[in-house]
Amino acid sequence: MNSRAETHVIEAEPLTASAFAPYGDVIETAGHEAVPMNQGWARRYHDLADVDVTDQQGRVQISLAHVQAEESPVALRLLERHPLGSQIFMPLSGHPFLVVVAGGREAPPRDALRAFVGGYGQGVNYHKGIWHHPMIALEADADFLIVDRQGPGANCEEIPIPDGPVEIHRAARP
Ligand SMILES: NC(=O)N[C@@H](O)C(=O)O
Ligand code: NI
Repeated sequence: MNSRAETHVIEAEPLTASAFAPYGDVIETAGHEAVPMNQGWARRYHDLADVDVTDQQGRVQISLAHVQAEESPVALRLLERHPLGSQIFMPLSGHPFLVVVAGGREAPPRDALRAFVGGYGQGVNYHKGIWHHPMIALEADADFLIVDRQGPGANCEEIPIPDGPVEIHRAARP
């Protein structure tokens, strides 16, 4: 009798706006019209993410995080969500990163988890209440800009990985 649940393996998918739409926004220039600014010396890509942080007198907070790199396959540790606000992770380096998410209000079954590999120039905005794994840097330690909520109330719920161990595999790059 195998008393330990088998490891559930998830293949990471490329991060695209359409695939990630049920969980949040992808911050990137692809697919967006640029508008000229600064007398034509720059181009601006407007309004790329829904920053939703004002519930219960919340306000936006800007942070930086240094995240240690992890090797694939990545063993997941926990899930968390922020019921009072959205959360942006925008890499400040060019290295890939891994986001793991699940929809739904209750603790998701582990086969509802999805993993996405973000590339150069991409970031993510988790919508309010979306289950996610803490940010995972791939290939090299990386710095991220974080835009999320500061304010009263409990805004971080954590749960163990449901139903047993989960590993994220990153397909070999083409
Ligand atoms: N706690 C924190 O700032 N980060 C987490 O919420 C995370 O999603 O990595
Ligand atoms: Ni978070």
